[in-house]
Amino acid sequence: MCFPQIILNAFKQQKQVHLKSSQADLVTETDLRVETILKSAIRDKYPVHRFIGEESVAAGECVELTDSPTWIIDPIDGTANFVHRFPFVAISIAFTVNKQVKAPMEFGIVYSCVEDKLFYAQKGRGAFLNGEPLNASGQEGGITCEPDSDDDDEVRWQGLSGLCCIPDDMLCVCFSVRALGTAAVDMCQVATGGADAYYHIGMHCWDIAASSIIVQEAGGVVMDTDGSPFDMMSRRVIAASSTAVANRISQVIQAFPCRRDDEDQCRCICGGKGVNSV
Ligand SMILES: O=P([O-])([O-])O[C@@H]1[C@H](O)[C@H](O)[C@@H](O)[C@H](O)[C@H]1O
Ligand SMILES: [Mg+2]
Ligand SMILES: [Mg+2]
Repeated sequence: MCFPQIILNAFKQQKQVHLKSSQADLVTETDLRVETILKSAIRDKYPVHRFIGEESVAAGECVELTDSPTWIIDPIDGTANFVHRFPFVAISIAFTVNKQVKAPMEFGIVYSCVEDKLFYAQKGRGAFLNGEPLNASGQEGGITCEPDSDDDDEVRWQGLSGLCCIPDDMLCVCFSVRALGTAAVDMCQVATGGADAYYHIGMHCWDIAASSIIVQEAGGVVMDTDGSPFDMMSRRVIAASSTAVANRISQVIQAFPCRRDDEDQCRCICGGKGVNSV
């Protein structure tokens, strides 16, 4: 059975849910299974390639980007959606070489499983959704963003308040806010022109690496929330339909500190904080 079908079949069924760093940071047997299948299929073809996979990192692997070709994998982006059967769950895969942390990397793929939408982009070759070219809107108005599932309550609260109480200053660039519960798919909305911007502090490189290429190749812009160049390890991102929109958002965002993904990240949280059936 192919791995999107594994996700779709499991979507409707009861799941054993393990907590990782917090009540909002979840993993299921399907996350683990999909990551294992993906890694072993890639390893069969490319034995020397390296991986940064969300669930392998949770099990203790380091987030270490070297010059070697590296696959950055989120086997299910939107695990909380998956657990609650909210129909936005995606597989996110990015490929980078030579320690490239800035977009565009080599290529990125985001497959939104329930919607059956395949977003993909390759460096210098444009971005596509189910074969049709993608174009960012070039406008300002609709924003997607996410409250965070970080282990730090302060970070989570900052993200939530950012979502619920858009600061007055932000109203000049925003008339509506959406959150789909998957950073990868939220960000791809900027590539489709369905949203004009996305911002997030506290997510991880596997959540946004693939969609950062897709946004750029669709003519959009990615940058750090402080206005500096995008760095997928910084855990801060603005994706926008134009540089002007990205700059305006970076000026009003309340930034807060986040430990980088590649800093001291060999952390085993296997065993987690508990298990539930949902
Ligand atoms: O854990 P996961 O479901 O792969 O990914 C999460 C989703 O992208 C969510 O939208 C975002 O708010 C979190 O920061 C991510 O951790
Ligand atoms: Mg994710
Ligand atoms: Mg995930």
